[in-house]
Amino acid sequence: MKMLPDINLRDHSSYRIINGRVRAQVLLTGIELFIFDYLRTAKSAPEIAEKLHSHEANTRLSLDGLTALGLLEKNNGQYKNSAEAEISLTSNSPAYVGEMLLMMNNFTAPAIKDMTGLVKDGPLPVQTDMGDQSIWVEYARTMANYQRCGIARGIAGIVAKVEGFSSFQKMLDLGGGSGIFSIALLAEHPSMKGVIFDQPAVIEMAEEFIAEYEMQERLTVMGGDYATDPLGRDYDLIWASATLNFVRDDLPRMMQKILKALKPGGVFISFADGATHERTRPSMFILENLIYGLNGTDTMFDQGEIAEAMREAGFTSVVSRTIETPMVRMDMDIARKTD
Ligand SMILES: C[S@@+](CC[C@H](N)C(=O)[O-])C[C@H]1O[C@@H](n2cnc3c(N)ncnc32)[C@H](O)[C@@H]1O
Repeated sequence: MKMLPDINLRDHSSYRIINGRVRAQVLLTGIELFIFDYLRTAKSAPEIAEKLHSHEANTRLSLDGLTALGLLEKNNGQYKNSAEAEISLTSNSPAYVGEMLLMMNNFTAPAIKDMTGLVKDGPLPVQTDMGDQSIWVEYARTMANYQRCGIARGIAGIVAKVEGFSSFQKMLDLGGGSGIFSIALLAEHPSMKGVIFDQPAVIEMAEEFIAEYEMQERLTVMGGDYATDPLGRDYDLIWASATLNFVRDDLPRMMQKILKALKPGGVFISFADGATHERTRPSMFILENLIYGLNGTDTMFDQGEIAEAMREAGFTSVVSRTIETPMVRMDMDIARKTD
């Protein structure tokens, strides 16, 4: 008789990982069908199927799946949004992230579909053009809901504690996207003015957020390429969130440009990814960056890389800290120009 192998695997992480595919798709289907909009009040599967004109038994399976994910609650056959889904997955909520998740899914889909091919053969000859401004308009618009309800105010609270903040007069938000961080930073200050610098198409969209938060008097925009165009001058604060990646190859020159644009005693704050453990952690960043990397644009920073570039550029008192955001762990590097 042949004995069974003497191996007792207690934890099958590979099974959990592959199950993640189903989890993601169940959520995406819920978003695509706007299921969460219907479940602000409790409803049965037949009621939802009638509203969606969908297949009743499969609608029930989908609702059970969303319940298994913790996004719905089910009691006596009645389904209702969980507290988190009510806030972040109903489409008229200011914190709605459904569009952001769909965008992320669309962006990652081609590389996910043929990852084996990309690993074997390298990046495709025709790739997503990361310089295409429309990508960044969509990115900024869909990320804004997450930022304004997840992270912007918390980060602004941290920046407001930087020495001298209360006397700052002018800030620059480099690659500022929607401008939500600028809006949050200015809200922490009674009079500081701000400039959002981004690509021209993105800036147009940022103006909508500036108007929504009635910041027209204090927040203006500059459209262009920050690598080649002038940034303006005499800033007390330059804030750069998730953007220096685009000039990673040219960091020393960009640092000099930022240094020059600051007043003496001014502060430059970078908020960016920072890979550790030989570029294998934090796992969320590593896996997100993998998609860009497979397409030939691996721009992820190593932890400490930006702080080092700040020191080399001549900034004094560089202080770094790590911040857990609702999505991913980020590094904040705070550098001061000599008085
Ligand atoms: C990942 S997004 C981050 C946006 C925003 N700072 C945030 O934290 O949500 C990067 C931004 O940098 C902008 N960007 C990248 N390279 C740029 C360049 N050379 N000149 C101007 N903006 C640039 C993009 O248009 C995009 O809005």
